[in-house]
Amino acid sequence: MNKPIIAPSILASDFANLQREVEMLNESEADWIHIDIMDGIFVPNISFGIPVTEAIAAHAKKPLDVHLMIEKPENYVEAFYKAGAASISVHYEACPHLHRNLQQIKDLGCRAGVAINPHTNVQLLEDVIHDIDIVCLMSVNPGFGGQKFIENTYNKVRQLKEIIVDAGASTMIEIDGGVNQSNAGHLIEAGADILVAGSFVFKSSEPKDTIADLKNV
Ligand SMILES: O=C(CO)[C@H](O)[C@H](O)COP(=O)(O)O
Repeated sequence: MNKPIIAPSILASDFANLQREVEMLNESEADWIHIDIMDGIFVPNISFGIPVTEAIAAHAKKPLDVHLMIEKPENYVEAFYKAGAASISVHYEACPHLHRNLQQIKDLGCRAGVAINPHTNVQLLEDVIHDIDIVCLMSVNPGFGGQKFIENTYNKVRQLKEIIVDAGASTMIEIDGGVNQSNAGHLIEAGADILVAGSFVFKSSEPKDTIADLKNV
C-alpha cells in the first residue's frame, strides 16, 4: 500500500494560537495543510478568508491545499493563489462552468481540484477527468468539522478509481471528513491518495504522533 498524502485541516486547530499550530504541522509528517474556506451561502457556516490564509502561508513550510466551499469561486481563485495556495479545489455543485474554472486554476500554476458532496455521483466527472488534478470526495456534508464519516464513501472511491484508471488519467483522490485511524487504511486500500483530517489530528493529545500514525497506517 502506498503511503498517503496527509493534509491536516486547520479548521479544527486552535485559532487563537494559529502560528503555533502551523509550526507544529511544519515539524510533523504532514505533507500539506488543508484550508477550509466557507462562505455561509454554499455551506451553512463561515470559517475564514484571504487574510487568515495569508497569515498561515507566512509560517507554513508545507503546501497549502485550499478547499473553496463558496459560491462563485471564480471570483476568488486568484486571491487565494496570491495568498499562497498550491492547490485549489472548487465544488462541482457551485460551478456551472467547471471546465473553465479548472483552466483558470491551472493557468495560475496551481493544482486544480474538484470537490463533490456526498450525494453527487462520481460519474459526473468522467468528461473532465483529464483536467482534474485532485478529486476531493466529501465523506461528510460540507460545512462543519467533527462529523461522522459516511460509509458509502468507500464505494465512491472504488468507482472513481476505476474511472481514473480507465481514462489513463493521473488524478489523485482526496477524502475529506471524519477521517480517522479506523477508516484510513480502508480508504487507502480502496484507492485514496490524500487524507484530510481535522478533528482527529487537532483534538488528539499528541497531534504529531497522530499524523505519523495516519501516514503509516
Ligand atoms: O471540509 C471540511 C468540512 O466541510 C473539513 O475539512 C472536514 O470536515 C475535516 O474535518 P474533520 O476531520 O473534523 O471531519
